[in-house]
Amino acid sequence: MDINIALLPGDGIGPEIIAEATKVLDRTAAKFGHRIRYTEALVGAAAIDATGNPYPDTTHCICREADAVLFGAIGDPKYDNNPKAKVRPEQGLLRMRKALGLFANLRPVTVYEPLVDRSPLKADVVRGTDFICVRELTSGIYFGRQGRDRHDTRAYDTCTYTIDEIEQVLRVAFRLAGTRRRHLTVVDKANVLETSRMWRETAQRTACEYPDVTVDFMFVDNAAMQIIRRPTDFDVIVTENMFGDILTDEASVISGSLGMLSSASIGAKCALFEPVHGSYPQAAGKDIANPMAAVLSAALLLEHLGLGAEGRAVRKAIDRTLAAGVVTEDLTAPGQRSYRTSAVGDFIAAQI
Ligand SMILES: NC(=O)c1ccc[n+]([C@@H]2O[C@H](COP(=O)([O-])OP(=O)(O)OC[C@H]3O[C@@H](n4cnc5c(N)ncnc54)[C@H](O)[C@@H]3O)[C@@H](O)[C@H]2O)c1
Ligand SMILES: CC(C)[C@H](C(=O)O)[C@@H](O)C(=O)O
Ligand SMILES: [Mg+2]
Repeated sequence: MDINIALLPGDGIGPEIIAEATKVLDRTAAKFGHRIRYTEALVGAAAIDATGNPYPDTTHCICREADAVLFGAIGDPKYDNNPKAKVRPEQGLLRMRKALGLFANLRPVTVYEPLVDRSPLKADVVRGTDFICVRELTSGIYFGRQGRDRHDTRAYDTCTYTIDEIEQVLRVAFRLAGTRRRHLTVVDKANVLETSRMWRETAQRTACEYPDVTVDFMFVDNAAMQIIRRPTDFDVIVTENMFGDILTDEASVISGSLGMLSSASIGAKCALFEPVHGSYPQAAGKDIANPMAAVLSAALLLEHLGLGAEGRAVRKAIDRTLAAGVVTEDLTAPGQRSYRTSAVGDFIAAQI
């Protein structure tokens, strides 16, 4: 099969982890007889530096024409530390998600057996964790009206959801739950927020169409606690944009490192695969970042293209790499040797 991938490495550790993901993809393609063509494009701070625009039109065209997009990370301290900056790398990521219609972001949270003791949580609590958070990705407070009054003394961000926006992401979550343990948890703040009450109403109505899926509702503050107190109780979680962002960084603690969490951002026409983590600027250029989230995102990409055996081969290679203890410093036990980003990528590729 000929596979056309838009490659958006972005900023910070983005280029380093994407280099390892493509290393593994190339090896997988060679093994299974596929041909991958990458078209690289700019996004984030790298795109601002080159063009003044964090999501240039050329990048958008390359993404739209590709079979799938593989994205690294964006973000740079020179913008993080300047709240008055007019153009920001994060705008590139948000515009891209909106322009490509990527309304559902699937973030699997699992724990690999060799890493059960790498979490600060008890091994017995995290062992067996296997849930997916479906995060709404193109609406809510991230895309509402925002600004300041003319005296620059009051700032606002508004959270808006339409029933259609809620329904389309709920359907993704219900269908996904139907293929798993048939248990959906809707996370909201319906005791306070009107948008959340609309989420809850819409979920109750939509649930009638999926009678084999049991649904429960949980307030986000309680969910933040329950996810790390009893993670194995969850199967599929669905929630709005900002709650999903925060809960999944928290959930990465179960997996041992944020460097283990992959994701798929899905729309009607396009699909993009991205680690959950950011550009981790402190590690940029040091060859120390964990490339596994990016490699696992590449596995999700293969599976999305219907290449299940290829995706499984990548996952098996990750299993073997973890079992061999070939991990970056974020995952090492005291006294255990750590490996460089590129060495971990080499090892994973060699296991395919
Ligand atoms: N999707 C994205 O591109 C994305 C996501 C989150 C943050 N950001 C941006 O990234 C920049 C840095 O933000 P931040 O520090 O809050 O979040 P971050 O995810 O970059 O890093 C937070 C912490 O997580 C750990 N970490 C993250 N990725 C890792 C990896 N691959 N291997 C090992 N450890 C890893 C590190 O301890 C790091 O200090 C900001 O500019 C932010 O806006 C981008
Ligand atoms: C960088 C930021 C805009 C982004 C988000 O909040 O969606 C990031 O945290 C993520 O999780 O992909
Ligand atoms: Mg985030």
